[in-house]
Order: sequence, then C-alpha cells, then structure tokens
Amino acid sequence: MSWLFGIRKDNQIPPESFTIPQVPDFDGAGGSSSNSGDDKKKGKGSTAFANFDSRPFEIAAKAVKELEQSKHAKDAFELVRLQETTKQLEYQNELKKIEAHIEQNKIEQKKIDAEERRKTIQEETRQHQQRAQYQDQLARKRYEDQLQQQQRINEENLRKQEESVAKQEALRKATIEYEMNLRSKAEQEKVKAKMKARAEFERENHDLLMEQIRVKAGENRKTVIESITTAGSVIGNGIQSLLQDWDKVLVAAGGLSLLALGVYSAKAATTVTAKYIEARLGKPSLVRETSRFSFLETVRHPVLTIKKVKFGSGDTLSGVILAPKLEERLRDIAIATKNTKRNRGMYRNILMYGPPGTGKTMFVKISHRMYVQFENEFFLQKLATHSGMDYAILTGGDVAPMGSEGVTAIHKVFDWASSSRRGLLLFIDEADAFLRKRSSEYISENLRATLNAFLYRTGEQSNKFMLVLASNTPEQFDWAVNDRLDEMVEFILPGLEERERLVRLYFDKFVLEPAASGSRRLKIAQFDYGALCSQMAHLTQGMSGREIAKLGVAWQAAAYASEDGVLTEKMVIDRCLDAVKQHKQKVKWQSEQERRESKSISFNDNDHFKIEDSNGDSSNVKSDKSS
Ligand SMILES: Nc1ncnc2c1ncn2[C@@H]1O[C@H](COP(=O)(O)OP(=O)(O)OP(=O)(O)O)[C@@H](O)[C@H]1O
Repeated sequence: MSWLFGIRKDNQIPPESFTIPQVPDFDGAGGSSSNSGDDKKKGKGSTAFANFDSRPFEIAAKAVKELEQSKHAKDAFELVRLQETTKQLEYQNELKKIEAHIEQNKIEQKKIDAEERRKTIQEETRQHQQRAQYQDQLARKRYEDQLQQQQRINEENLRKQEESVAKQEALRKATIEYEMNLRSKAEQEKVKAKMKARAEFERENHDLLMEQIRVKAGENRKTVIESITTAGSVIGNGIQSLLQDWDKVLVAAGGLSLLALGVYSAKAATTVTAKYIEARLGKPSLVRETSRFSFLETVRHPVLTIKKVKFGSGDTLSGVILAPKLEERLRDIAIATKNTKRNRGMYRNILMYGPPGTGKTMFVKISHRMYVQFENEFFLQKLATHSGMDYAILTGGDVAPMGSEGVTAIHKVFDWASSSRRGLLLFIDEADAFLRKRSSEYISENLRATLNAFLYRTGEQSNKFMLVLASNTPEQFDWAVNDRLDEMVEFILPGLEERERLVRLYFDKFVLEPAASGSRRLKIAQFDYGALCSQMAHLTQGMSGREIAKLGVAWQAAAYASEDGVLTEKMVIDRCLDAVKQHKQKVKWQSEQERRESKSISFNDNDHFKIEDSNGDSSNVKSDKSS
C-alpha cells in the first residue's frame, strides 16, 4: 500500500509496472489517446490479447484485496478518485486552452479577413474613384467638344448671317443709289424745264419788265430827293431862327449844360450815397459778430435779430468767473469807458492777454451787458438802459488769408466803426495772427500792408471806437501796435476759489439744470454735490476755464452714455480725474520754450493778480488803483 502514498520499497512492485488501464480517448486530444492510437496501428492484423500479460491484473487484484482489507482503503480510493478527477480537470483545462487557442485563431482569422475585406473595399473605392474621374474627364471632354462644336456652328451661323446682312446692305445701297439717281435725274429735268419756261417768259416779256424797273427806280429817287430837301429846309430854318434870336441860343446852351450837370451829379450822388449806406448799414465781412443793429442784417435774418434784441446774445455768456481783483480792474475800466462815452472823450485801447481759455473773449462778449450791470450798481436806474456801447468781434486769423484785399477790408471795418453813434468796442481776438512784427520774415507783403493800414487807422485816439485786442502771445506784436495800447490786462488761470465757482457753474449748467428740467434723459444719484465740487476744485489745479467747461460737458455725456441715464458720484469723479490726466499730458507736450514763456502767466493759487501798464511797469492792483 505504501507505493500508493509515494513510499517506495525495493521489495515492492515498481509503480511503473502498475498501470491502470485508461479509458480510450476517442477525441484524440490527450497523449494517451495518441498512444492508444499507436497501439491500434501496431495491433493491426494481430489479435488484441495475443501477448496479453495478466500479471498486472493479478497484482491489481491482490492490491485491491489488500486495499479492501486495509483500514485506509476508503481513503486510498478517495485519493485515486480525486487524482482521476484532477487529471480529468487538467484534461478539461487543456481542452479549454486549446478551444481558446482555436477561438483566438478564429478571431485572428476574422481580423485578417476584415483587413483583407477593408483592403479590397479600399481598392474597389480607389478603382471606383479612378473610374469616376475618368468618366468625369470623358464627360468634360465630351462637353468641351460639344461646346467647341456648338461654337463652330455659332460662328458659322454668324458668318452666314453677316454675309446675308452684307448682301442685303449692298442690295439696299444699290437700290438707294439707283433711286437717288432717278430722283436727281427727275429733279434736273424739272429744273431744266422751269428754267426753260422762265427764260421763255422773260424773253417774251422783256420790254415790259424793263419798263417796270425803270418806273420803280424813278419813284424811289424822287422820294429820297424830296426827304432831303424837306429836312434841309427844316434844320436850316431852325438854325437860322436860332441864330437870329440870341436869347434862344443862350437858353439852348444852358439847357444842355444843365442836362450834363444833372447826369454827372446824379451819378456822383448815387456813388456817395451807396458808400454811405454801405458804411452805415452793411456789416463788414471781417466782423464776425456784433451787437450793433444793422438794417441789412435785419432784412437778411429778421428772426435772429428779433431774438437778439429780445433775449440778448447766446446763453454761453450767462456768467464769467474772474478773480475778484481782475473783476475789479475790469469794472474800473468799464466805468472809465462809460464816463469817456458820456463826456465824449477819447477811448483807450486795451490788450487782454493770458493763457487760452481764461475768458478773454467771453468777457468782451458780455461786457456791454456788464456796463448795464455796473451802472445799476453804481449809477442807479436812471442811467441803466441803453447806455452801453456796441461791440464787434473780429478774428485776427480772418485777416491774413485775405491777401491784397486785407487793406480794403481793414479800412471798411474802421469806416463802419467810425459811423457808430453809440460808440463801438472793436474786439480783435487772436490779434497776433496779423499784428505781428513787420520785421518778421514770416510776414507776407500783403499782411504787412494790412498791418500798415491798421496802424494808420489807429494812429490817433478815437472817440468813435475802442480797440480791445486779445492774444495768447502778445510778445509777437509789432512794436507800433504795443505803442497804441493804453491798458494791458492779464487774464490768469483760475485760482482755487474761482475754480470752485467754475466747477459749480458748469455742474449747474450741464447737470443740475437738464436734470431739473426733466425733459432730458438725465438723472442724478444722491450725493453731496457741494462737497464734491469743492473736492474737484482742488483736483483741477492748473486747468483753464475752458477745460472746466469741457469737464461739465463730459459729466453730461457720461450720464447720457450710461444705461439708466443716472450720473453717480463715481462717474463725476472719474471724469474729473480723466480731465486732470489729460491736462497733465497737454502740459507735458508743451515745449520747453512755451513753458518758459508761459511761466510769466502761470498762476499760483496764492499769487496776486498783476497789472502792467503800457510802460511795461508792473504793479499789483491795489497800488495801481491808488495811483
Ligand atoms: N473765467 C471764465 N468764467 C467762465 N467760463 C469761462 C471762463 N474762462 C473760460 N471759460 C469757458 O471757456 C470758454 C472759452 O473761453 P474764451 O473764449 O473766453 O477763452 P479765451 O481766453 O478767449 O481763449 P483763447 O485765447 O483760446 O481765445 C468759454 O465759452 C467758457 O465756457
């Protein structure tokens, strides 16, 4: 029994001699089955039991007996059975592996088949495409051939048509020529016949016709001789009677002289009147704006004139904000001018200079209104109405391009100014554009002549007009122009206080007023406007009145640009900071030289306003006033 449990003893039968007969494998999968197959081949033609050895069976039987007697027999059988089961399982496993291998082979085969099929399809597609391309080429070629053929046919048709038209044309021409020939022959025949008939008629009536002509000529001569005789006798009688009567001669000579005089004096009077009317009524083309009433302007723009008379000119003039001392100075000038006007004295010429956008033009535009205001203040109601001067605004830039006509234009302006009854404030903005130094190489001959005309007309003090020049760069003026100035007023950049007033003014004008009117799409968020305006006055240091006015427009635009039309505090501040940034950029762009020049007019918040008189001495306002 021990061999059953793997214990080998020499006296025992070796395990290899003990073989358990195996169940023949008819599937032919296992090795044993192949052995049995070999055995079958070997045993072909001999009996199966010829060399049968019964010993193993005996040994087996004996072992079985021993096994039955052994107490471990059951276990041994169980073991054998398990071994057998294990082997069978191993065979099955082997079988499964082989099946899996076969399946794998099948899959591989399928893959190969699919690949083959794909290649075939690809090849077919390629061939199909090639065939399609070829067919397409063929079709194109066929189409081209057809087109060419069609074209050839068309050309042939056209040629035939042309030939036929040419033939028809030739035929038509020939017909027309033939017709014309016939017609002209007929005409000739007709004319010949007519001539022949007339000649025959004239020949037959020659005597009669000659008689007729003779009679007509005789009549004519008789009439002419009679007319001459009558005229001669009338004129001769007239002259004879005139010469005989001396009084008549005198009357005739006087009459003729009077007639000539009348014609010439009427002509001269018309010219003089036209000039007078033009000087009095026509606004010179150089004058851009005037408060002076002009008949021609009224006729041309009646509505505008009525508006001007009723409401004054433009709302941009509603308020000019100046430093108190500058305002005081200007008021003094205004009062002095007013008194000059009342006493028919001579007006003084003024120069206003300073950085751009500081209110020079604006001040002049409202100055005649300011006179009224000042009078209210100082001279009470009785002097208030109709006491101001007229004003007229010219721009220096308009003069230079006039060329040779500049001289006439300047004379026309001064003629017109001299005809003013109320006195005229002649304001020349950007005066440096044409009043620059005559020695300058940049000045043309025409401009030099214009400047000379200006100097000629302003050489003496006038009681008709007051000259006010405005310029950013007065240092460019010709010396002779400087010599004509009586007062020089510097307009400076607004200080802190003025900036605050300006910010409030333009916040009112561009934001609060439109919002309050309710007619526009502009609303304001809740914030402390007063505090914000004060804050912005600090931020806008160095900015001009114009820049602050533009800031007002920017707030308005920001509100309109927003979705709900509401102007918030942040928007106001943002726009202000933007403007400050832009101002800094502009200052940066200013050239070094400009900066040096403008140093004299730059404003420090603590600076005092300075006034220079025409001698070039400068003094502050107090001392000037006291002097
Ligand atoms: N002092 C000011 N008070 C109120 N608004 C001002 C003042 N200065 C300038 N502005 C605003 O700026 C605008 C331009 O001003 P104005 O034409 O008077 O400047 P200017 O000094 O004549 O400048 P420029 O030398 O460039 O001609 C005015 O219409 C006004 O809106």
